[in-house]
This record gives sequence, structure tokens and C-alpha cells, in this order.
Amino acid sequence: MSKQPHLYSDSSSDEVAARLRKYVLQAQKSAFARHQKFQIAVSGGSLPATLSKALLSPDNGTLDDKPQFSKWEIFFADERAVPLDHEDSNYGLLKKDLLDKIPPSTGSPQVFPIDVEVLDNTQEIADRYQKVLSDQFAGKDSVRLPLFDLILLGCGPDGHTCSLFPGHELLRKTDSWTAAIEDSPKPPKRRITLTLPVVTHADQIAFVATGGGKKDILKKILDSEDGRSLPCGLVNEQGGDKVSWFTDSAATEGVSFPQKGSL
Ligand SMILES: O=C1O[C@H](COP(=O)(O)O)[C@@H](O)[C@H](O)[C@H]1O
Repeated sequence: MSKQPHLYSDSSSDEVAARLRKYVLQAQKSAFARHQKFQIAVSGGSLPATLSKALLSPDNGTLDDKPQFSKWEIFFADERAVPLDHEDSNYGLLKKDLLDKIPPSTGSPQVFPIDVEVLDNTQEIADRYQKVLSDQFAGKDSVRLPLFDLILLGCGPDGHTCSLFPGHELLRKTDSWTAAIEDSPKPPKRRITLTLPVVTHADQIAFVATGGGKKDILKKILDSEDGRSLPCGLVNEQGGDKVSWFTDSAATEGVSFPQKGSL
């Protein structure tokens, strides 16, 4: 790998959230310089809680330190084939942890959930989500891949990210922006996910992985040859220095990969 991902490790969850906030707001600023909107994809799992802590903390009064939610477009890096109010829904989780807590005075983001009209057909959910992306990213022009300003990812204890699982054939899928999975090793089995080329094409890619439960997999991904073929390892490999890891000391205990001090 010529250009390495950045690894940040803080000692408390508050510090992780503070650093993540700074990073997201920097990404927002560069997105506004390009197109006056901020197009991001978010994951489920443990990410929405940290993101909420990061974004809903008080600002310092300057515009650069405010999430300008009315200019945000939020998509999903992956989603489970369940109703939006189901406890397994990534949209539902984001709504509970973040969207419902955004003060109305701050403005509301535009959020793009899956189409729940076709929940019994996973491929159709994926195809319709690709159409949503194509409408938002391509407009009248055709684009090869959607260019997210930022993708926020989790890292499962097996090294999965989005709904791209270790050794799964979807890791080799390059002919679509979204894909359906019917045999997810982690329940629920039926999900949709962004494909790897879309994830690694993003302008910025962030992993958030905290807690002692992540320490073995982080060591494998960041320090070992074996970890390079795991989904998170592939994102590192293909994303290079566009990738940043936001972690805490419990998750990086025993990890030798060099840490960065500041953003
Ligand atoms: O199933 C999923 O898991 C991953 C990782 O979740 P975490 O709780 O270990 O952070 C998550 O990123 C993904 O969106 C979700 O569908």
C-alpha cells in the first residue's frame, strides 16, 4: 500500500466524538466548496451513537463549527430488509440516535431510506436504492460511480463493513453501485449494501471502531497480512490515505500500526 490510512486513537469516547466532529466538519467545508451540499453515507451498528455525540455537542459559535444539516443529504452504506421502524433498521437507529435529536432550529437533513414497498424482494430494494443514488448524484449527466463526500463506516468483529462480509462473493461485485445479500452471516440475513468500488471512490472514508471488543480485529486488519483481504482491509488497501480510523485506546491495545496525533 503506497498511501496509508490514518489511525487516531483517543482515550475516552468523548475525545473520539470530539475528533470525529472536527473531521466531519472539515469534510462538510470541503464539500461546500465543491457543490454547496454535503452528501454522506452512514452505517448502522455502533456508529450512530458516536456520530450523534459528535454532531450534537455545542458549537463554538463559528459557521465552520456547525453542522449545516439543511444542506446534508444522508444515504445508507447498508440497510437491512425490514420496516423502517423495526429494531434492526439502520434508518430507525439513525433516527432514534441522531435525526430525532437535531434541534429544529438547526435545519433538517434530507434522508434517503430504502423503499419499504418492496421489502420481500431484496434485489428490488437494492435496484431501487441504486436508482435513488443515480437521481441524486448523476442528475442529467451519467456518472460512472457516485462520489460521496464522506462515507462513515463501522467495523464488525469479523472485519465486515457495510454488509460486505469476509470471503463473500459480493466483495468482488463491480458492475453495480448497490447489491442485495440474502445470506448475511450476521442477522438479519436479507440486506442491501453499497459495493466496494462505491465505498472506496468516496472523497473521504471514516471508520469508527471503539471498545475492547474491537481490539483483536483491529490488530488483524491493521497489523497483519491476513487482515488485508478482510472487507475493512480492502477498504484500507483501495482507499489509502482517504481512509481515517477513529478509535479509542481499548480498541487499539496491542496495535502496532502508527497512530497520528492530529487531524
Ligand atoms: O450489521 C452491521 O454491522 C456493522 C458493524 O456494526 P458495529 O455494531 O460492530 O459497529 C455496521 O457498520 C453495519 O452498518 C451494520 O449493518
